[in-house]
Amino acid sequence: MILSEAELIEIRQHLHQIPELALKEFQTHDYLLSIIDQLKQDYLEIEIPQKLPTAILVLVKGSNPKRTIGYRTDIDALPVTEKTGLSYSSKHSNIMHACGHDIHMTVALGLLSYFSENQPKDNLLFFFQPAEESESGGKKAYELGIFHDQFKPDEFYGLHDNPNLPAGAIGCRIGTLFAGTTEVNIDVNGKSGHAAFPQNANDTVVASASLIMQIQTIISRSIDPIQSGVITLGKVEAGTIRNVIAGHTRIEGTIRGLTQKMILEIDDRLRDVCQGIARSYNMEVKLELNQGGYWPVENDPELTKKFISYMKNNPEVKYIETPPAMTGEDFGFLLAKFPGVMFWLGVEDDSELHSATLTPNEKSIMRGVDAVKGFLIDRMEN
Ligand SMILES: CC(=O)N[C@@H](CCC[C@H](N)C(=O)O)C(=O)O
Repeated sequence: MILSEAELIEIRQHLHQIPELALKEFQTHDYLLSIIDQLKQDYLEIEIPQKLPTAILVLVKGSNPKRTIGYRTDIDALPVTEKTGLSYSSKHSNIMHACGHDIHMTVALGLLSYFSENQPKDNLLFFFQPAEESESGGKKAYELGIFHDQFKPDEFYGLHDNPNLPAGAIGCRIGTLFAGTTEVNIDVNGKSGHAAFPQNANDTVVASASLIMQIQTIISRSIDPIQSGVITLGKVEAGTIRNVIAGHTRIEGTIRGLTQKMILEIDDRLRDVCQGIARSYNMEVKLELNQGGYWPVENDPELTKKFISYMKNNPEVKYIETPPAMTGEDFGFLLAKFPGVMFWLGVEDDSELHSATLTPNEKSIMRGVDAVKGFLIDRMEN
């Protein structure tokens, strides 16, 4: 069965309703398997890695394989409360496919359904990957050894949706496509006390306010303005009630840089700033930095040239050269282990990625399937 555009849209809307957080994608996993099970099985071999139970690997055996081409889709969602008002909105409270992974999965299923009926020349390995938004699912998969024997790609491809590009357009570039990131966790430990007696307490809200403002100077004052970097602190938690001084503040954020050197430079400066605050406010500032697998996404030059040339020469595809973006992706880790290409698929929307109103244009799904399918067939001829 080759999934039609209408069937793919129905699948996407179902996936949209059942978003799940990193490593907890069990319902998504079961639904994906239920679709995969309906496909013609003659060329398929399915593996569920025990050590990463929400992942799925599907090998499509080639007729005359020279190589195994990997295609990866991420399957997790974000802790965002959906505000699209769509009839098929998320049924899971405070979780949403706000990064478009429902679109990614659906394109992968569209491709898989095509190749399950039309045996590819080369082997094709579809990797439904948990935990892209956090927990470094790509790195975990690699380190747990799930790419083994025939389930090991020689080259790897994957897409990310992009609301700023027209529906179905393909965006890419040679070199760095996405930034590397470091997850930042800061625990500021002072002393709680009565709001009326600050002299007997050590207020972590005041120290954290100062810390947050000082962190803002790292990008503006400490790094070369010609280079790029970002620090966003997306979560701050402190206190329990207005009249108790907060003895603990938790700050969570993310650092982004287009090179590993830049990320490490920002990491170092952040350590210094935390130490300075600890000393000046006489409290403990515990800093934890974790890059996990969110390495810069470096596209392989030769494969990317082939990819771009195919897309540019295909009259059905609108190809757009895109600049590097500060989004992170643990596909960066996999591209450091296997040569390959990450690219954007335009989904044309006014809302940004990670926003509660993200509404990707569903026309992008079939256009994405057709563009990638064409490229994969072309790649197998060379
Ligand atoms: C495409 C996208 O939005 N990816 C996420 C990846 C998260 C990286 C990591 N967990 C971090 O927050 O540092 C992004 O936020 O860019």
